[in-house]
Amino acid sequence: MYIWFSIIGDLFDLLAFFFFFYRKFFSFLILQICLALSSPIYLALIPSIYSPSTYNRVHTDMAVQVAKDYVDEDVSFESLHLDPRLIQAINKLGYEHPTLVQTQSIKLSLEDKKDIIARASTGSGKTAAYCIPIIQSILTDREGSRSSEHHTKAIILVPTKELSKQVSDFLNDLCVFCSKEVRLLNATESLGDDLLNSLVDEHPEIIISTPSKLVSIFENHKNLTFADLKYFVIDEVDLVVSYGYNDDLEKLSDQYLNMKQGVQVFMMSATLNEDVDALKKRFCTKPAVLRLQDVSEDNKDLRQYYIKTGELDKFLLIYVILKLNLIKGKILIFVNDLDRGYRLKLYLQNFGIRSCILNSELPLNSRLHIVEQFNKNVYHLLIATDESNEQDAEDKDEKKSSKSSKKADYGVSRGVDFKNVACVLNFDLPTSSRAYIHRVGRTARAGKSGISLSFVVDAKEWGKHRASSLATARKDEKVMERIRRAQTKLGYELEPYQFDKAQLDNFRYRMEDSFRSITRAAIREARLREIKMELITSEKLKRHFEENPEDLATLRHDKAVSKVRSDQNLKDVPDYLLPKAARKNPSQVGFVPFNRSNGRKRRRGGRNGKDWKKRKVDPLKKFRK
Ligand SMILES: Nc1ncnc2c1ncn2[C@@H]1O[C@H](COP(=O)(O)OP(=O)(O)OP(=O)(O)O)[C@@H](O)[C@H]1O
Repeated sequence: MYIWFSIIGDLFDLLAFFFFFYRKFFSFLILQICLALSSPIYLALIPSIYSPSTYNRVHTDMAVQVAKDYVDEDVSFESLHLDPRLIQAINKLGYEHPTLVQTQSIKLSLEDKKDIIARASTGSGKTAAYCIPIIQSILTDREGSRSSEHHTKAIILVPTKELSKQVSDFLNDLCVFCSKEVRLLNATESLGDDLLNSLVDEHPEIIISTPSKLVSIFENHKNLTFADLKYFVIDEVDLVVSYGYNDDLEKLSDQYLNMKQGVQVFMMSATLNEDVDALKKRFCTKPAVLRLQDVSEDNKDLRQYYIKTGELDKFLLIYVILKLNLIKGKILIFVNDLDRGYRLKLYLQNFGIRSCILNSELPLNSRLHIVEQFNKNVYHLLIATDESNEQDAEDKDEKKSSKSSKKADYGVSRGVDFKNVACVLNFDLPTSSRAYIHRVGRTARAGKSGISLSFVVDAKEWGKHRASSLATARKDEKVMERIRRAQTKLGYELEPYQFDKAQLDNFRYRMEDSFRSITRAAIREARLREIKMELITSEKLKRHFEENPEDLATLRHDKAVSKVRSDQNLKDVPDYLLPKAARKNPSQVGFVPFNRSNGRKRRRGGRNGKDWKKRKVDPLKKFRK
């Protein structure tokens, strides 16, 4: 008995000894446990967004796969009897199964030869749904004929040059193993009339264009006929209508294209409106209408939140969200007009938060390059101006005619395949539920998860602070109601964003300080500077980049655009402003997506490495006129 007591006593002595000498280690361990337990206090600021489940859903799912709702797991691409070259290209893209809209559309097109009108969710793979059957049919025709001559078999119309480029890039990927058999022409590339005409004369199998460009090709090219045309596609069809392309489409159907000779038609969009009915009558014969938009209860990859707020408080919210790194991953912020975009960029710049601007004023090459770099994760924060001013059908009194809204309706982001966006943040609420669908559809694409967060201005608060006020925000509450109804129909629910407002007040004076420094003159200067910079980038360097594509990667669009009065102190968040739990470990707090927190830049290959040397070359300086 005595022996046992002495052994237990010795063990206690041993533990006490370890505890004494390693108390630093123990206190560190205890501190970590306490921090872990107390972290909800910090997360409580915005619990719903930062909840671990959301975080995991957004970030662990980076491989290409399609959501259960979209995917047709019972079907494989092989079972659709596609050409091996096409299957190989699809495998190379990493697609395992077709999505529902793809299965339906491929079968209806290839087997039933039906015209197809498809309304399917954003990011559900509508582009491949028409591209795959078109290529398949061209390859089948080629096999059946001994002639190696080329014939234009398909015309694809899209509303913007951006989308034209996106679709032709995608077609290029699909035709990588059959590029000799299927030639493509993106007619919206700036090629010059003569070159374009001669390329059209070579009868590429597929022509991608905007309606107006195609009309101008016909006008410059007398006697042009597409006698072998088999497919006619209008992608983002409701946008094509609202851009005022109706006259062009009328000319195409009445004067230039013989649609009655068995041309198969595809019309695709995530939203269809009554204007599309007229087009349906003009172009289609007994079309199959696919409506694949509803989402089942158990699989919602898009979670939608909103916050009711005042106009100035939007700036406070965004500052806290970004500075405290409350949303992980890439964020796409939408504002409603150009000046707002620059105001926000300059405002964030004051806090050391770098962002990139995407708007219709920038030259096309810059816009394409910005999207490309955002997709390659070069930028984490993109401020897109969505000038869409369309009204919902419910708002009939104020409904504008399609033509008059042509310019105002321009949105640089619609239909664009932004990759891996973790959050769409509606800094300004759109003016219609349709625009909302397209905006939030930039996240949770192709089976990935994502969240949307919308700032909704309280009607009582509107107009109280002139400098931060925005005309469209006056109707935010009304629009929100319509959005909610539309989303409920689709099976989604909009949840209020719960957080402790008192915590935000600590940051208020900093926000006001920074906001005051952004004058109208500063915004004007920033806007001019950016356009100037981007024009140089876009035009002068175009040829240079064609010859030296690797230089393109080193060109950034998120540089500071103006010297607003900027206080170095604003860039750091002092300890006392942080939630208590976060004070212990301030290095984890702060939105530092572009630079490392210690201020040192990441250098791949070391200081003397080749990579580093390459990166130092600024193509703007290297380039000579
Ligand atoms: N079968 C598939 N498997 C995996 N990923 C796919 C599949 N089909 C398409 N994708 C991917 O899904 C993404 C969205 O596709 P796409 O742009 O065609 O969607 P969409 O329905 O046209 O969207 P929007 O309405 O916003 O234009 C793309 O990145 C594409 O590569």
